[in-house]
Amino acid sequence: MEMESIRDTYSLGLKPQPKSVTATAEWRRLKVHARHIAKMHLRDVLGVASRCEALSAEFEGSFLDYSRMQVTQRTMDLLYALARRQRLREKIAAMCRGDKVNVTEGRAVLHTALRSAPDDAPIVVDGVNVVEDVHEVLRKVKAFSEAVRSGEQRGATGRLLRNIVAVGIGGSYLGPEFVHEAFSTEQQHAVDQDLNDFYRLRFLSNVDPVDVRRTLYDLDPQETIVIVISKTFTTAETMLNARTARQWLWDAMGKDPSVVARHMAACASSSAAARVQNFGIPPEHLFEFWDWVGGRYSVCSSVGALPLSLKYGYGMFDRFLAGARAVDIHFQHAPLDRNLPVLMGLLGVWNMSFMGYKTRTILPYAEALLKLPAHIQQLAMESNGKRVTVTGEVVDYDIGPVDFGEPGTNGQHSFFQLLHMGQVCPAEFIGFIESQHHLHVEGEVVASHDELMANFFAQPDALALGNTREQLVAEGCPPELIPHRTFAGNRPSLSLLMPKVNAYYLGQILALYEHRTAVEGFMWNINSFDQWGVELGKKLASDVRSRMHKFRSGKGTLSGGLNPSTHGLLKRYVIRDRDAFKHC
Ligand SMILES: O=P(O)(O)OC[C@H]1O[C@](O)(CO)[C@@H](O)[C@@H]1O
Repeated sequence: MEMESIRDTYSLGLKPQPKSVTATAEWRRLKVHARHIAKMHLRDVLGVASRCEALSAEFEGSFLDYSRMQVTQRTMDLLYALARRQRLREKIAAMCRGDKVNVTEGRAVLHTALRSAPDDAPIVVDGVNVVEDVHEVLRKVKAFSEAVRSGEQRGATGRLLRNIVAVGIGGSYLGPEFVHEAFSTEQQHAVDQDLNDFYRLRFLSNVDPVDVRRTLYDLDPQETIVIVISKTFTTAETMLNARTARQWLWDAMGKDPSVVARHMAACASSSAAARVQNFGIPPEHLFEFWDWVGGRYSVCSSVGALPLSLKYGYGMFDRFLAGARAVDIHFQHAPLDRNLPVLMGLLGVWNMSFMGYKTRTILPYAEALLKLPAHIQQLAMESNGKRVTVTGEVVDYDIGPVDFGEPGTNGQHSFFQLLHMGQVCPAEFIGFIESQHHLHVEGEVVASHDELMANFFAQPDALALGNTREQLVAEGCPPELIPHRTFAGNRPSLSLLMPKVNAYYLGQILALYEHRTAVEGFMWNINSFDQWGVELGKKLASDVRSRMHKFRSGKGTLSGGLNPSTHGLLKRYVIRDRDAFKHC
Protein backbone atom coordinates (compact mmCIF):
# COMPACT_ATOMS: atom_id res chain seq x y z
CA MET A 1 0.00 0.00 0.00
CA GLU A 2 1.32 3.46 -0.89
CA MET A 3 2.40 5.59 2.06
CA GLU A 4 -0.03 8.36 1.17
CA SER A 5 -2.97 5.97 1.15
CA ILE A 6 -1.84 4.53 4.49
CA ARG A 7 -1.75 8.03 5.87
CA ASP A 8 -5.22 8.73 4.46
CA THR A 9 -6.67 5.51 5.81
CA TYR A 10 -5.24 6.05 9.20
CA SER A 11 -5.99 9.72 9.52
CA LEU A 12 -9.61 8.75 8.82
CA GLY A 13 -10.07 11.43 6.24
CA LEU A 14 -9.26 14.12 8.76
CA LYS A 15 -6.48 16.60 8.32
CA PRO A 16 -3.00 15.01 8.57
CA GLN A 17 -1.42 14.77 11.99
CA PRO A 18 2.03 16.14 12.81
CA LYS A 19 4.83 13.73 11.92
CA SER A 20 5.51 12.74 15.50
CA VAL A 21 3.09 12.85 18.39
CA THR A 22 5.97 14.27 20.43
CA ALA A 23 5.72 17.47 18.38
CA THR A 24 2.19 18.16 19.61
CA ALA A 25 1.50 20.72 22.31
CA GLU A 26 -0.48 18.06 24.20
CA TRP A 27 2.50 15.70 24.40
CA ARG A 28 4.88 18.49 25.42
CA ARG A 29 2.51 19.60 28.18
CA LEU A 30 2.47 16.07 29.57
CA LYS A 31 6.27 15.94 29.46
CA VAL A 32 6.52 19.10 31.55
CA HIS A 33 3.78 17.90 33.88
CA ALA A 34 5.60 14.59 34.44
CA ARG A 35 8.52 16.50 35.94
CA HIS A 36 6.17 17.92 38.61
CA ILE A 37 4.57 14.58 39.24
CA ALA A 38 7.98 13.00 39.79
CA LYS A 39 8.25 15.18 42.91
CA MET A 40 4.91 13.99 44.31
CA HIS A 41 4.84 11.05 46.73
CA LEU A 42 1.78 8.80 46.84
CA ARG A 43 2.11 8.83 50.62
CA ASP A 44 1.17 12.51 50.59
CA VAL A 45 -1.93 12.19 48.40
CA LEU A 46 -3.42 8.79 49.13
CA GLY A 47 -5.19 10.10 52.23
CA VAL A 48 -7.28 12.59 50.25
CA ALA A 49 -10.74 11.04 49.95
CA SER A 50 -11.90 13.27 47.09
CA ARG A 51 -8.84 12.30 45.01
CA CYS A 52 -9.49 8.60 45.63
CA GLU A 53 -13.09 8.98 44.58
CA ALA A 54 -12.17 10.95 41.46
CA LEU A 55 -9.56 8.45 40.37
CA SER A 56 -11.90 5.50 40.04
CA ALA A 57 -14.48 4.19 37.58
CA GLU A 58 -16.99 1.37 37.54
CA PHE A 59 -18.66 -0.78 34.95
CA GLU A 60 -21.25 -3.47 35.79
CA GLY A 61 -19.81 -3.94 39.26
CA SER A 62 -16.18 -4.07 38.08
CA PHE A 63 -14.43 -1.31 39.98
CA LEU A 64 -11.19 0.28 38.79
CA ASP A 65 -9.26 2.19 41.44
CA TYR A 66 -6.30 4.07 39.97
CA SER A 67 -5.67 6.36 42.90
CA ARG A 68 -2.32 4.64 43.43
CA MET A 69 -1.11 5.70 40.02
CA GLN A 70 1.22 8.69 40.08
CA VAL A 71 -1.41 10.97 38.62
CA THR A 72 -3.59 13.89 39.58
CA GLN A 73 -6.81 15.08 37.99
CA ARG A 74 -4.64 17.44 35.92
CA THR A 75 -2.64 14.48 34.62
CA MET A 76 -5.84 12.81 33.52
CA ASP A 77 -7.12 15.98 31.86
CA LEU A 78 -3.85 16.28 29.94
CA LEU A 79 -4.11 12.64 28.88
CA TYR A 80 -7.70 13.18 27.68
CA ALA A 81 -6.46 16.17 25.68
CA LEU A 82 -3.78 13.99 24.08
CA ALA A 83 -6.43 11.34 23.39
CA ARG A 84 -8.52 13.92 21.57
CA ARG A 85 -5.47 15.10 19.67
CA GLN A 86 -4.73 11.51 18.67
CA ARG A 87 -8.38 11.08 17.64
CA LEU A 88 -8.74 8.14 19.93
CA ARG A 89 -12.52 8.00 19.71
CA GLU A 90 -12.46 8.15 15.92
CA LYS A 91 -9.86 5.38 15.77
CA ILE A 92 -11.93 3.19 18.09
CA ALA A 93 -15.00 3.79 15.93
CA ALA A 94 -13.02 3.08 12.76
CA MET A 95 -11.76 -0.22 14.18
CA CYS A 96 -15.23 -1.33 15.29
CA ARG A 97 -16.95 -0.44 12.03
CA GLY A 98 -14.44 -2.46 10.01
CA ASP A 99 -12.11 0.15 8.48
CA LYS A 100 -8.81 -1.39 7.45
CA VAL A 101 -6.87 0.00 10.40
CA ASN A 102 -4.25 -2.77 10.08
CA VAL A 103 -2.71 -0.72 7.30
CA THR A 104 0.43 -2.77 6.68
CA GLU A 105 -1.62 -5.87 5.92
CA GLY A 106 -4.60 -4.01 4.45
CA ARG A 107 -6.97 -5.68 6.92
CA ALA A 108 -9.88 -4.74 9.11
CA VAL A 109 -9.54 -5.50 12.84
CA LEU A 110 -12.87 -6.81 13.98
CA HIS A 111 -12.53 -9.02 17.03
CA THR A 112 -15.46 -7.00 18.42
CA ALA A 113 -17.65 -8.44 15.62
CA LEU A 114 -16.93 -11.92 17.02
CA ARG A 115 -19.16 -11.10 19.99
CA SER A 116 -21.86 -9.23 18.09
CA ALA A 117 -25.49 -10.28 18.54
CA PRO A 118 -27.13 -11.99 15.55
CA ASP A 119 -29.51 -9.08 14.99
CA ASP A 120 -26.84 -6.37 15.28
CA ALA A 121 -26.50 -3.88 12.46
CA PRO A 122 -24.42 -5.31 9.59
CA ILE A 123 -20.65 -4.76 9.66
CA VAL A 124 -19.53 -4.93 6.07
CA VAL A 125 -16.00 -5.88 5.01
CA ASP A 126 -15.28 -6.16 1.30
CA GLY A 127 -18.99 -6.36 0.59
CA VAL A 128 -19.70 -9.13 3.12
CA ASN A 129 -21.74 -8.76 6.32
CA VAL A 130 -19.35 -10.32 8.81
CA VAL A 131 -21.99 -10.49 11.56
CA GLU A 132 -23.79 -13.17 9.53
CA ASP A 133 -20.55 -15.08 8.94
CA VAL A 134 -19.71 -15.01 12.63
CA HIS A 135 -23.06 -16.45 13.65
CA GLU A 136 -23.01 -19.09 10.97
CA VAL A 137 -19.71 -20.43 12.36
CA LEU A 138 -20.93 -20.18 15.95
CA ARG A 139 -24.02 -22.21 15.01
CA LYS A 140 -21.75 -24.78 13.40
CA VAL A 141 -19.60 -24.96 16.56
CA LYS A 142 -22.71 -25.35 18.72
CA ALA A 143 -24.14 -28.13 16.55
CA PHE A 144 -20.83 -30.00 16.34
CA SER A 145 -20.03 -29.74 20.03
CA GLU A 146 -23.53 -30.89 20.94
CA ALA A 147 -23.26 -33.82 18.53
CA VAL A 148 -19.97 -34.89 20.11
CA ARG A 149 -21.18 -34.40 23.67
CA SER A 150 -24.40 -36.30 23.04
CA GLY A 151 -22.51 -39.21 21.49
CA GLU A 152 -24.19 -38.72 18.13
CA GLN A 153 -20.83 -37.92 16.55
CA ARG A 154 -18.35 -40.67 17.38
CA GLY A 155 -14.87 -41.83 16.44
CA ALA A 156 -14.01 -44.14 13.54
CA THR A 157 -14.36 -47.23 15.74
CA GLY A 158 -17.65 -46.09 17.27
CA ARG A 159 -16.23 -44.89 20.59
CA LEU A 160 -17.26 -41.65 22.32
CA LEU A 161 -14.86 -38.76 21.64
CA ARG A 162 -13.89 -37.65 25.13
CA ASN A 163 -10.33 -36.33 24.67
CA ILE A 164 -9.87 -32.99 22.97
CA VAL A 165 -6.33 -32.13 21.89
CA ALA A 166 -5.94 -28.56 20.65
CA VAL A 167 -2.79 -28.16 18.55
CA GLY A 168 -1.71 -24.55 18.07
CA ILE A 169 0.79 -21.92 19.17
CA GLY A 170 0.87 -18.21 20.07
CA GLY A 171 -2.53 -16.62 19.59
CA SER A 172 -3.88 -19.98 18.52
CA TYR A 173 -3.11 -21.37 21.95
CA LEU A 174 -2.54 -18.82 24.74
CA GLY A 175 -6.03 -17.30 24.76
CA PRO A 176 -7.94 -20.62 24.75
CA GLU A 177 -5.62 -22.00 27.43
CA PHE A 178 -6.17 -18.96 29.65
CA VAL A 179 -9.95 -19.33 29.33
CA HIS A 180 -9.81 -23.10 29.85
CA GLU A 181 -7.84 -22.72 33.09
CA ALA A 182 -10.41 -20.23 34.33
CA PHE A 183 -13.51 -22.13 33.15
CA SER A 184 -12.24 -25.25 34.85
CA THR A 185 -12.75 -23.60 38.23
CA GLU A 186 -16.32 -22.50 37.65
CA GLN A 187 -18.96 -24.20 39.79
CA GLN A 188 -21.96 -22.22 38.70
CA HIS A 189 -23.02 -24.70 36.08
CA ALA A 190 -22.67 -27.77 38.18
CA VAL A 191 -25.50 -29.44 36.27
CA ASP A 192 -23.01 -30.05 33.50
CA GLN A 193 -20.21 -30.81 35.90
CA ASP A 194 -20.20 -34.58 35.49
CA LEU A 195 -20.29 -34.25 31.73
CA ASN A 196 -17.58 -31.58 31.77
CA ASP A 197 -15.37 -33.78 33.94
CA PHE A 198 -15.84 -36.60 31.45
CA TYR A 199 -14.13 -34.56 28.73
CA ARG A 200 -10.43 -33.84 28.83
CA LEU A 201 -8.98 -30.81 27.06
CA ARG A 202 -5.24 -30.63 26.48
CA PHE A 203 -3.11 -28.22 24.48
CA LEU A 204 -0.20 -29.29 22.31
CA SER A 205 1.78 -26.17 21.58
CA ASN A 206 5.53 -26.65 21.67
CA VAL A 207 7.24 -28.66 18.97
CA ASP A 208 9.47 -30.13 21.67
CA PRO A 209 8.90 -33.91 21.46
CA VAL A 210 8.45 -33.87 25.22
CA ASP A 211 5.30 -31.77 24.78
CA VAL A 212 3.95 -34.30 22.28
CA ARG A 213 4.63 -37.17 24.66
CA ARG A 214 3.25 -35.30 27.68
CA THR A 215 0.03 -34.52 25.81
CA LEU A 216 -0.70 -37.82 24.11
CA TYR A 217 0.95 -40.55 26.18
CA ASP A 218 -2.09 -41.69 28.17
CA LEU A 219 -4.86 -40.89 25.67
CA ASP A 220 -6.69 -43.47 23.63
CA PRO A 221 -6.59 -42.33 19.96
CA GLN A 222 -9.98 -43.98 19.38
CA GLU A 223 -11.52 -41.55 21.90
CA THR A 224 -9.61 -38.46 20.79
CA ILE A 225 -10.44 -35.53 18.59
CA VAL A 226 -7.49 -33.39 17.48
CA ILE A 227 -8.24 -29.78 16.59
CA VAL A 228 -5.55 -28.08 14.54
CA ILE A 229 -5.76 -24.37 15.31
CA SER A 230 -3.79 -22.17 12.96
CA LYS A 231 -4.93 -19.06 11.19
CA THR A 232 -2.48 -19.56 8.35
CA PHE A 233 -2.30 -23.35 8.52
CA THR A 234 1.39 -22.98 7.74
CA THR A 235 3.05 -22.35 11.13
CA ALA A 236 5.95 -24.81 11.15
CA GLU A 237 5.62 -26.03 14.73
CA THR A 238 1.85 -26.43 14.59
CA MET A 239 1.93 -28.25 11.26
CA LEU A 240 4.62 -30.68 12.43
CA ASN A 241 2.63 -31.37 15.60
CA ALA A 242 -0.53 -31.79 13.50
CA ARG A 243 1.21 -34.34 11.26
CA THR A 244 2.55 -36.10 14.35
CA ALA A 245 -0.94 -36.32 15.84
CA ARG A 246 -2.34 -37.56 12.52
CA GLN A 247 0.31 -40.29 12.42
CA TRP A 248 -0.58 -41.22 16.01
CA LEU A 249 -4.22 -41.64 14.95
CA TRP A 250 -3.24 -43.64 11.85
CA ASP A 251 -0.94 -45.89 13.88
CA ALA A 252 -3.87 -46.82 16.10
CA MET A 253 -6.70 -47.03 13.57
CA GLY A 254 -5.14 -47.46 10.15
CA LYS A 255 -4.40 -45.00 7.38
CA ASP A 256 -7.96 -44.65 6.23
CA PRO A 257 -9.36 -41.22 5.20
CA SER A 258 -12.23 -41.75 7.65
CA VAL A 259 -9.76 -41.63 10.56
CA VAL A 260 -8.72 -38.04 9.87
CA ALA A 261 -12.26 -37.16 8.83
CA ARG A 262 -13.69 -38.37 12.14
CA HIS A 263 -10.87 -37.54 14.53
CA MET A 264 -9.55 -34.21 13.29
CA ALA A 265 -10.96 -30.73 12.88
CA ALA A 266 -9.43 -27.37 12.04
CA CYS A 267 -9.86 -23.76 13.08
CA ALA A 268 -8.24 -21.73 10.36
CA SER A 269 -8.67 -18.64 8.27
CA SER A 270 -11.05 -19.00 5.33
CA SER A 271 -8.08 -18.24 3.05
CA ALA A 272 -6.39 -21.44 4.33
CA ALA A 273 -9.35 -23.69 3.41
CA ALA A 274 -7.50 -25.45 0.58
CA ARG A 275 -4.55 -26.28 2.85
CA VAL A 276 -6.94 -27.73 5.45
CA GLN A 277 -8.57 -29.94 2.84
CA ASN A 278 -5.20 -31.08 1.46
CA PHE A 279 -4.31 -32.15 4.96
CA GLY A 280 -7.31 -34.49 4.89
CA ILE A 281 -9.72 -32.55 7.08
CA PRO A 282 -13.12 -32.33 5.35
CA PRO A 283 -14.84 -28.93 4.89
CA GLU A 284 -17.54 -29.83 7.43
CA HIS A 285 -14.80 -30.00 10.08
CA LEU A 286 -13.28 -26.64 9.15
CA PHE A 287 -14.44 -23.98 11.61
CA GLU A 288 -13.28 -20.87 9.90
CA PHE A 289 -12.36 -17.44 11.03
CA TRP A 290 -11.25 -14.55 8.89
CA ASP A 291 -8.28 -12.42 7.94
CA TRP A 292 -9.78 -9.57 9.94
CA VAL A 293 -9.23 -11.54 13.19
CA GLY A 294 -5.65 -11.24 14.44
CA GLY A 295 -4.19 -14.39 16.02
CA ARG A 296 -3.78 -12.84 19.46
CA TYR A 297 -7.30 -11.37 19.21
CA SER A 298 -8.90 -14.64 18.13
CA VAL A 299 -10.09 -16.27 21.38
CA CYS A 300 -13.71 -15.34 20.65
CA SER A 301 -13.64 -16.93 17.19
CA SER A 302 -13.78 -20.67 16.52
CA VAL A 303 -10.23 -20.74 17.96
CA GLY A 304 -11.69 -20.58 21.47
CA ALA A 305 -15.27 -21.58 20.67
CA LEU A 306 -14.56 -25.07 19.41
CA PRO A 307 -12.24 -26.55 22.06
CA LEU A 308 -14.02 -24.79 24.92
CA SER A 309 -17.52 -25.76 23.75
CA LEU A 310 -16.46 -29.38 23.36
CA LYS A 311 -15.13 -29.39 26.90
CA TYR A 312 -17.67 -27.17 28.70
CA GLY A 313 -20.68 -26.98 26.41
CA TYR A 314 -21.55 -24.10 24.10
CA GLY A 315 -23.63 -22.27 26.73
CA MET A 316 -20.60 -21.44 28.84
CA PHE A 317 -18.74 -20.04 25.85
CA ASP A 318 -21.79 -17.98 24.95
CA ARG A 319 -21.77 -16.34 28.39
CA PHE A 320 -18.08 -15.56 27.89
CA LEU A 321 -18.92 -13.83 24.60
CA ALA A 322 -21.69 -11.87 26.35
CA GLY A 323 -19.20 -10.49 28.90
CA ALA A 324 -16.79 -9.42 26.17
CA ARG A 325 -19.64 -7.84 24.21
CA ALA A 326 -20.72 -5.78 27.24
CA VAL A 327 -17.23 -4.29 27.47
CA ASP A 328 -17.15 -3.67 23.70
CA ILE A 329 -20.28 -1.55 23.98
CA HIS A 330 -18.92 0.28 27.03
CA PHE A 331 -15.63 0.87 25.19
CA GLN A 332 -17.35 2.42 22.20
CA HIS A 333 -19.78 4.61 24.09
CA ALA A 334 -18.64 5.50 27.61
CA PRO A 335 -16.99 8.90 28.01
CA LEU A 336 -13.20 8.79 28.19
CA ASP A 337 -13.09 9.49 31.92
CA ARG A 338 -15.55 6.64 32.74
CA ASN A 339 -14.24 4.19 30.18
CA LEU A 340 -12.31 1.36 31.86
CA PRO A 341 -10.18 0.17 28.91
CA VAL A 342 -9.49 3.76 27.85
CA LEU A 343 -8.38 4.68 31.36
CA MET A 344 -6.15 1.61 31.56
CA GLY A 345 -4.66 2.41 28.16
CA LEU A 346 -4.02 6.07 28.97
CA LEU A 347 -2.36 5.09 32.24
CA GLY A 348 -0.21 2.61 30.31
CA VAL A 349 0.91 5.42 27.99
CA TRP A 350 1.55 7.71 30.94
CA ASN A 351 3.71 5.17 32.77
CA MET A 352 5.73 4.18 29.73
CA SER A 353 6.15 7.36 27.74
CA PHE A 354 6.12 10.01 30.45
CA MET A 355 7.19 8.35 33.68
CA GLY A 356 9.72 6.13 31.90
CA TYR A 357 8.65 2.80 33.43
CA LYS A 358 9.58 0.15 30.91
CA THR A 359 8.01 -2.87 32.58
CA ARG A 360 4.56 -3.71 33.89
CA THR A 361 3.26 -6.60 35.93
CA ILE A 362 -0.19 -8.16 35.96
CA LEU A 363 -1.15 -9.80 39.25
CA PRO A 364 -4.44 -11.67 39.37
CA TYR A 365 -5.35 -12.66 42.92
CA ALA A 366 -7.19 -15.70 41.58
CA GLU A 367 -5.64 -19.02 40.68
CA ALA A 368 -8.28 -19.31 37.95
CA LEU A 369 -6.41 -16.58 36.08
CA LEU A 370 -3.16 -18.51 36.20
CA LYS A 371 -2.63 -18.18 32.45
CA LEU A 372 -3.88 -14.62 32.04
CA PRO A 373 -0.39 -13.06 32.33
CA ALA A 374 0.97 -15.28 29.54
CA HIS A 375 -1.93 -14.34 27.29
CA ILE A 376 -1.52 -10.63 28.02
CA GLN A 377 2.20 -10.96 27.40
CA GLN A 378 1.53 -11.96 23.80
CA LEU A 379 -1.43 -9.65 23.35
CA ALA A 380 0.40 -6.55 24.54
CA MET A 381 3.97 -7.27 23.48
CA GLU A 382 3.24 -8.63 20.00
CA SER A 383 0.84 -5.74 19.45
CA ASN A 384 2.83 -2.83 20.79
CA GLY A 385 6.44 -3.99 20.53
CA LYS A 386 7.04 -1.91 17.40
CA ARG A 387 9.75 0.39 16.02
CA VAL A 388 7.85 2.60 13.59
CA THR A 389 4.60 4.52 13.42
CA VAL A 390 1.73 3.51 11.14
CA THR A 391 3.28 5.63 8.44
CA GLY A 392 6.76 4.18 8.87
CA GLU A 393 8.63 6.86 10.82
CA VAL A 394 10.96 5.50 13.50
CA VAL A 395 9.31 5.99 16.89
CA ASP A 396 11.31 8.49 18.94
CA TYR A 397 9.48 7.97 22.26
CA ASP A 398 9.15 5.07 24.68
CA ILE A 399 6.42 2.58 23.79
CA GLY A 400 5.52 -1.05 24.53
CA PRO A 401 6.50 -2.08 28.07
CA VAL A 402 7.68 -5.56 28.98
CA ASP A 403 4.69 -7.37 30.49
CA PHE A 404 4.95 -10.25 32.91
CA GLY A 405 3.03 -11.60 35.86
CA GLU A 406 1.88 -14.36 38.11
CA PRO A 407 -1.12 -14.93 40.36
CA GLY A 408 -0.99 -13.61 43.89
CA THR A 409 -0.09 -14.52 46.48
CA ASN A 410 2.43 -16.80 44.74
CA GLY A 411 4.16 -13.86 43.06
CA GLN A 412 4.70 -12.22 46.45
CA HIS A 413 7.02 -15.06 47.34
CA SER A 414 9.00 -14.92 44.10
CA PHE A 415 9.53 -11.55 42.37
CA PHE A 416 7.77 -9.02 44.63
CA GLN A 417 11.08 -8.21 46.32
CA LEU A 418 12.05 -6.38 43.13
CA LEU A 419 8.66 -4.67 42.92
CA HIS A 420 9.11 -3.28 46.43
CA MET A 421 12.79 -2.39 46.42
CA GLY A 422 14.24 -2.79 42.92
CA GLN A 423 13.31 -0.87 39.79
CA VAL A 424 9.85 0.69 39.66
CA CYS A 425 7.39 -1.54 37.81
CA PRO A 426 3.74 -0.44 37.65
CA ALA A 427 1.48 -3.22 38.90
CA GLU A 428 -2.06 -4.24 38.02
CA PHE A 429 -3.90 -6.06 40.79
CA ILE A 430 -7.01 -8.01 39.81
CA GLY A 431 -9.19 -9.41 42.59
CA PHE A 432 -12.68 -10.85 43.03
CA ILE A 433 -15.26 -10.24 45.73
CA GLU A 434 -16.58 -13.78 45.62
CA SER A 435 -14.62 -16.97 45.20
CA GLN A 436 -15.81 -19.96 43.19
CA HIS A 437 -15.10 -22.13 46.23
CA HIS A 438 -15.92 -21.47 49.83
CA LEU A 439 -13.29 -22.81 52.18
CA HIS A 440 -13.13 -21.92 55.86
CA VAL A 441 -11.24 -24.39 57.95
CA GLU A 442 -12.63 -24.74 61.46
CA GLY A 443 -10.68 -22.69 63.97
CA GLU A 444 -9.11 -20.40 61.34
CA VAL A 445 -9.65 -16.65 61.81
CA VAL A 446 -10.60 -16.08 58.20
CA ALA A 447 -11.69 -18.10 55.19
CA SER A 448 -9.03 -18.89 52.58
CA HIS A 449 -10.44 -16.38 50.12
CA ASP A 450 -10.33 -13.65 52.78
CA GLU A 451 -6.69 -14.48 53.40
CA LEU A 452 -5.98 -14.19 49.67
CA MET A 453 -7.82 -10.89 49.44
CA ALA A 454 -6.14 -9.47 52.55
CA ASN A 455 -2.98 -9.59 50.47
CA PHE A 456 -4.73 -8.07 47.45
CA PHE A 457 -5.61 -5.04 49.60
CA ALA A 458 -2.30 -4.83 51.46
CA GLN A 459 0.24 -5.08 48.63
CA PRO A 460 -0.79 -1.94 46.72
CA ASP A 461 -0.40 0.08 49.92
CA ALA A 462 2.99 -1.44 50.67
CA LEU A 463 4.10 -0.40 47.18
CA ALA A 464 2.61 3.08 47.40
CA LEU A 465 3.39 4.02 50.99
CA GLY A 466 6.61 2.15 51.68
CA ASN A 467 8.20 2.13 55.09
CA THR A 468 10.20 5.11 56.30
CA ARG A 469 13.31 5.36 58.45
CA GLU A 470 11.18 7.06 61.14
CA GLN A 471 8.72 4.19 61.20
CA LEU A 472 11.55 1.69 61.45
CA VAL A 473 13.16 3.58 64.32
CA ALA A 474 9.81 3.70 66.10
CA GLU A 475 9.45 -0.05 65.56
CA GLY A 476 12.84 -0.58 67.19
CA CYS A 477 14.67 -1.73 64.08
CA PRO A 478 18.42 -2.18 64.71
CA PRO A 479 20.19 0.85 63.15
CA GLU A 480 22.42 -1.25 60.86
CA LEU A 481 19.31 -2.83 59.29
CA ILE A 482 17.46 0.41 58.67
CA PRO A 483 18.85 0.97 55.12
CA HIS A 484 17.99 -2.62 54.22
CA ARG A 485 14.47 -2.41 55.55
CA THR A 486 13.53 1.01 54.23
CA PHE A 487 10.95 0.94 51.45
CA ALA A 488 10.93 4.09 49.35
CA GLY A 489 7.31 3.48 48.31
CA ASN A 490 5.77 5.70 45.61
CA ARG A 491 5.36 2.66 43.37
CA PRO A 492 2.30 2.90 41.15
CA SER A 493 -0.43 0.31 40.83
CA LEU A 494 -4.05 0.00 39.89
CA SER A 495 -6.62 -2.27 41.45
CA LEU A 496 -9.43 -3.91 39.52
CA LEU A 497 -11.98 -5.43 41.88
CA MET A 498 -14.58 -7.57 40.11
CA PRO A 499 -17.64 -9.41 41.45
CA LYS A 500 -16.68 -13.03 40.70
CA VAL A 501 -14.76 -15.33 38.41
CA ASN A 502 -17.27 -16.69 35.96
CA ALA A 503 -17.54 -16.97 32.20
CA TYR A 504 -19.22 -13.57 31.91
CA TYR A 505 -16.58 -11.65 33.84
CA LEU A 506 -13.80 -13.55 32.11
CA GLY A 507 -15.18 -12.24 28.84
CA GLN A 508 -15.03 -8.77 30.35
CA ILE A 509 -11.41 -9.20 31.41
CA LEU A 510 -10.42 -10.40 27.96
CA ALA A 511 -12.08 -7.44 26.22
CA LEU A 512 -10.69 -4.96 28.77
CA TYR A 513 -7.16 -6.04 27.97
CA GLU A 514 -7.71 -6.27 24.22
CA HIS A 515 -9.02 -2.71 24.20
CA ARG A 516 -6.38 -1.44 26.62
CA THR A 517 -3.80 -2.68 24.13
CA ALA A 518 -5.53 -1.01 21.17
CA VAL A 519 -5.85 2.29 23.07
CA GLU A 520 -2.12 2.34 23.74
CA GLY A 521 -1.34 1.63 20.09
CA PHE A 522 -3.74 4.33 18.90
CA MET A 523 -2.18 6.83 21.29
CA TRP A 524 1.33 5.89 20.20
CA ASN A 525 0.33 6.05 16.56
CA ILE A 526 1.59 2.54 15.83
CA ASN A 527 -0.05 -0.45 14.19
CA SER A 528 -0.97 -2.82 17.02
CA PHE A 529 -2.29 -5.42 14.61
CA ASP A 530 0.67 -6.65 12.58
CA GLN A 531 3.69 -8.68 13.77
CA TRP A 532 6.47 -8.44 11.20
CA GLY A 533 9.03 -8.85 13.96
CA VAL A 534 8.45 -12.60 14.17
CA GLU A 535 9.20 -13.27 10.51
CA LEU A 536 13.01 -13.10 10.37
CA GLY A 537 13.46 -15.83 12.98
CA LYS A 538 11.07 -18.10 11.06
CA LYS A 539 13.07 -17.53 7.85
CA LEU A 540 16.41 -18.29 9.50
CA ALA A 541 14.99 -21.43 11.17
CA SER A 542 13.84 -22.62 7.78
CA ASP A 543 17.38 -22.17 6.42
CA VAL A 544 18.87 -24.14 9.34
CA ARG A 545 16.23 -26.85 8.92
CA SER A 546 17.15 -27.34 5.28
CA ARG A 547 20.90 -27.41 6.09
CA MET A 548 20.31 -30.11 8.73
CA HIS A 549 18.25 -32.12 6.29
CA LYS A 550 20.79 -31.85 3.44
CA PHE A 551 23.71 -32.67 5.73
CA ARG A 552 22.00 -35.69 7.26
CA SER A 553 20.95 -37.05 3.90
CA GLY A 554 24.49 -36.55 2.53
CA LYS A 555 23.38 -33.92 0.03
CA GLY A 556 25.16 -30.87 1.40
CA THR A 557 27.46 -29.28 3.96
CA LEU A 558 26.49 -27.32 7.03
CA SER A 559 28.63 -24.25 6.41
CA GLY A 560 28.50 -21.78 3.55
CA GLY A 561 27.02 -18.43 4.43
CA LEU A 562 26.74 -19.14 8.15
CA ASN A 563 28.74 -17.09 10.65
CA PRO A 564 31.36 -19.08 12.59
CA SER A 565 29.34 -18.94 15.80
CA THR A 566 26.16 -20.47 14.34
CA HIS A 567 28.20 -22.89 12.27
CA GLY A 568 30.14 -24.03 15.36
CA LEU A 569 27.01 -24.53 17.43
CA LEU A 570 25.17 -26.33 14.65
CA LYS A 571 28.11 -28.60 13.93
CA ARG A 572 28.32 -29.50 17.60
CA TYR A 573 24.62 -30.37 17.54
CA VAL A 574 24.49 -32.27 14.28
CA ILE A 575 27.73 -34.20 14.59
CA ARG A 576 27.04 -34.95 18.28
CA ASP A 577 30.67 -34.70 19.29
CA ARG A 578 31.23 -37.58 21.70
CA ASP A 579 33.40 -35.33 23.87
CA ALA A 580 30.36 -33.23 24.66
CA PHE A 581 28.60 -36.25 26.12
CA LYS A 582 31.39 -37.73 28.18
CA HIS A 583 30.21 -35.82 31.29
CA CYS A 584 26.64 -37.10 31.09
O1 LIG B 1 -2.36 -19.22 13.94
P1 LIG B 1 -1.05 -19.35 13.25
O2 LIG B 1 -1.11 -18.88 11.82
O3 LIG B 1 -0.53 -20.77 13.32
O4 LIG B 1 -0.01 -18.43 13.98
C1 LIG B 1 0.33 -18.65 15.31
C2 LIG B 1 1.02 -17.49 15.93
O5 LIG B 1 2.24 -17.22 15.28
C3 LIG B 1 2.43 -15.82 15.12
O6 LIG B 1 2.22 -15.52 13.79
C4 LIG B 1 3.79 -15.40 15.53
O7 LIG B 1 4.76 -16.19 14.94
C5 LIG B 1 1.37 -15.21 16.00
O8 LIG B 1 1.04 -13.93 15.61
C6 LIG B 1 0.27 -16.18 15.88
O9 LIG B 1 -0.64 -16.06 16.93
